[in-house]
Amino acid sequence: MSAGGVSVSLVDPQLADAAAALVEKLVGDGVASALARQDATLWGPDAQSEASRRLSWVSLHESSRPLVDRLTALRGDLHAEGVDRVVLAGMGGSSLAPEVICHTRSGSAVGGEHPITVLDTTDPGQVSDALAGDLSRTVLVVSSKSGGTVETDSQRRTFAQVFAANGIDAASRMVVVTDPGTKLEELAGNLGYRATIEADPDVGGRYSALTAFGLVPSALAGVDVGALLGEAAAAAPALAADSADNPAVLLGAALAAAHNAGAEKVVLADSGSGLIGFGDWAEQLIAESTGKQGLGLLPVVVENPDAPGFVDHGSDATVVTIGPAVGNAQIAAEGTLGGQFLLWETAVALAGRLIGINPFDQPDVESAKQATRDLLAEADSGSAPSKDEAPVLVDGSVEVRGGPWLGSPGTLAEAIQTLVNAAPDHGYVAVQAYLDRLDDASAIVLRAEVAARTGLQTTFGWGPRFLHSTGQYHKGGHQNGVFLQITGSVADDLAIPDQPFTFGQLQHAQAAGDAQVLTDHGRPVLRVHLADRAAGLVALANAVTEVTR
Ligand SMILES: O=P(O)(O)OC[C@H]1O[C@](O)(CO)[C@@H](O)[C@@H]1O
Repeated sequence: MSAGGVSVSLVDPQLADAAAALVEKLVGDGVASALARQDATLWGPDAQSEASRRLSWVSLHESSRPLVDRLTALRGDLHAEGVDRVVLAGMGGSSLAPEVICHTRSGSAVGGEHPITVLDTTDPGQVSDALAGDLSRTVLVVSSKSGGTVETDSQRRTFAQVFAANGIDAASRMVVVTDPGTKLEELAGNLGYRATIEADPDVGGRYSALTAFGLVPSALAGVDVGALLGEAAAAAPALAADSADNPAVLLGAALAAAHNAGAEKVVLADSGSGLIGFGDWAEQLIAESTGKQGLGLLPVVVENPDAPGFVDHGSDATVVTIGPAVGNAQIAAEGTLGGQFLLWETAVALAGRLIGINPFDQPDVESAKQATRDLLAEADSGSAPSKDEAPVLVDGSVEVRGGPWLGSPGTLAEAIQTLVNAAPDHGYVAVQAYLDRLDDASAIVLRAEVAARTGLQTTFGWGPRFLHSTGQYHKGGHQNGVFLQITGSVADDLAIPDQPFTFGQLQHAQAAGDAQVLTDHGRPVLRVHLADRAAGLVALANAVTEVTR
C-alpha cells in the first residue's frame, strides 16, 4: 500500500512477525507523532540535549520552501553569465544527497539533464580532472555544515587559485552553504563570495537532504527542488501517523527487530526504483546514525538483487530492495525520492530508539580526523616523518602491510586470505579504496568477488568519502569487521594553496590515520599500496579470485 507516495512491505513473514511487537510498541507509545512534533525526549535523557538541536528535518518540506525562488533566481543569474557547470565540494551529508538528486532527476549517473561534479575526494588525479573542466562555465558550491572540513576547504582553496590563474574572478564563482556563524561564512563574507546560503543549524549532516545542503547544488544544476519538497510533503502525514500502516514505523521496527535478533547488516539493492545511487545516501544515514556503543546497523550497498551478499545472505543480514520486492527480498521500500528521504530518516530515528542508541551523534568520527591531523603535523615538523613501515611483502607492483596477525604471506592472495581468515563468523569485510573513483572505478569489482568467495558480507567505500559515512560504524558499531585498505601511487601531486601538505599527502595521511585508529580498536587492517594503479588493480582482482572460506 502506498501512503503519500511511499510504501514499505515486510515480505518475509518471519521478519514481519518479529517486527510486530515493536510496531505495536511504537504505535502504542505514539512515537511517530511525537517525532513529528520534534519531541527530543524520545531517545532517553542522555540524548536529549543533542536531539533538541537535531530534529528540524521532520518539517523541512515546509521550512525549506522559501529557498526555491531564491535558488531559481541565483541559477538564472549564473546562466545569464554563461555559468552552467556545477562542481560541488562537500563531504558526507554535504554532498551525498545532491548527487542522488541530480542523478535521479537526470535518469543517469553521468551527465544527463542535471549534471553535477561531486568532489568528495582528496585524490590528486580526481581533483585535477575537475579543475581541467571548462572553468569559464564553472560555479563551485562549497558545502560544509561545520565550515571546517579539511577536504572541502582544500578544494575551495585550490579552485580559488585556479580560477584566478585563468583570469576568472574567483569570488564571483563561489557559492557557500554552511551553518550560521561558521568560519566559512565569515570568510565568504570577507572575500565577497557570490552567495552564502545558511543551512538550518538544527539538522545534522546526514538528515540534511532537504536543507540548503541538498537543495542548493541541485537547484543550480537545474533540478526542480520545489517538486522534491512536494514529494516529501505528500509523504509526511503518513510518516507521522501512529499507525501500524505507517511505512516508517514498519521499516524502523523491522530493522530494529532484525538487529536485535543478530541480523545487524542491512543489504541494500536497487530493484528498479528509478532512484540512482540512493543506497549511497542511505548508507551514511544508517551507519553514522546507528553504529555506536558496539551496536548498530551496517549498511551493505550491493550492485543489484542478484549480487553476492543479497541472493546468498546469511542470518546476520536483512536484505532490502529500494524499489519493488524481487528475488529473496525481505523488505521492500518504494516511493518518490523526496518521500524516501523522509521515510528513511524517520525509520532510522525510530530504529535508533528501539536499538537504544542516540541517532544524532557520531562519537567515533573525530578519531580518524585527529589521527590524520597528527600525521600531517608530524610530517610538517620534520621531527618524525610520517613514513609507512616497510612492507611485509612486495608482490609485483603491490606493497602489502599489516599487523602481527598477518605473519609472513608469500603472495598478495595469501595476505588477503589471512585477512579473511581473521574475520569471525558473521563478521564482515570492508574494502576501502583511497583512489580516484572515476579513473580507478574498476576497484569496485572487488566487493562482489570477495563476498562471493567468502560468504562474508562485504562493503566497498571510496576513501576519504566513506570516512564521513560508514567510518563511524567501523569504529563504533559491532566490532566484527576486517579491513582491506587500498592506496595508490600519485603520478602528479597537487599542491593545496597555503597549506603545508599536498592532496597526495593528505590522502595518504587519511588512509594511514584511519588504519591506525582501526588497529587501535583491535581490527585487522591489510594495507595494500598499488605502486602502479592499473597493474595493481588487475593484480588485486586476480588475487581475490584465489580467496576462499
Ligand atoms: O558538512 P561538514 O561539516 O563539512 O561535514 C561533512 C560530514 O562530516 C561528518 O561530520 C563526519 O565526518 C558528517 O557527519 C558530515 O556529513
